[in-house]
Amino acid sequence: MGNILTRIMSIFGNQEHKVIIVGLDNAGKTTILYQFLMNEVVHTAPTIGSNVEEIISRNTHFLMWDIGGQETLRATWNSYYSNTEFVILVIDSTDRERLPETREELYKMLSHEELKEAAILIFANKQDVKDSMTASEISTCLALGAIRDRAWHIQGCCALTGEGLPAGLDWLKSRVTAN
Ligand SMILES: Nc1nc2c(ncn2[C@@H]2O[C@H](COP(=O)(O)OP(=O)(O)OP(=O)(O)O)[C@@H](O)[C@H]2O)c(=O)[nH]1
Ligand SMILES: [Mg+2]
Repeated sequence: MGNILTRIMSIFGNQEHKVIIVGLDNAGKTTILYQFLMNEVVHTAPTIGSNVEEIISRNTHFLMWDIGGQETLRATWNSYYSNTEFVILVIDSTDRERLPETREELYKMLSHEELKEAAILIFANKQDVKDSMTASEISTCLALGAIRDRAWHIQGCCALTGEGLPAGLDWLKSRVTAN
């Protein structure tokens, strides 16, 4: 019954696609979520737990979970993994020092059984800051070229102006259509 309902809903284009937004603390995850929702910069505090919002772009519905990225909270990320279609990994492109830490978290996630079907969008955020790392530098450091078992895409962005976010959303939508 659930299956039939899902198929009918997909015909009408309003099937909901689950997305989780992860990344280290201060990367800009919550800022991105509310830019998607309201096209505005909201004042944020470090997220404890999560925020969830429905983002509708034309006919495509995404349920986006923004999860707190502080070290002590990362152990809870896996409780959000089930039925996830897309992972958005947000990176603070000014934080060179902690890129290896992000890389560790990335590969830990990719090896998780519940995420084996999930496609991954990487946002190289804070491109407005002078001397921030480019998307291509980040791609090299994270060894993204070695990921061959799933679709992935890296997109530079600035959550304060919203630049780059629509392009990221378009990529998610292209994957929905591809599936
Ligand atoms: N310059 C600049 N600052 C940004 C950008 N995006 C977010 N910030 C700032 O970065 C800080 C952290 O943003 P949040 O969205 O709260 O970060 P978070 O990833 O949700 O952090 P946690 O909830 O602790 O995991 C805030 O002061 C934001 O205003 C950006 O593109 N450029
Ligand atoms: Mg947050």
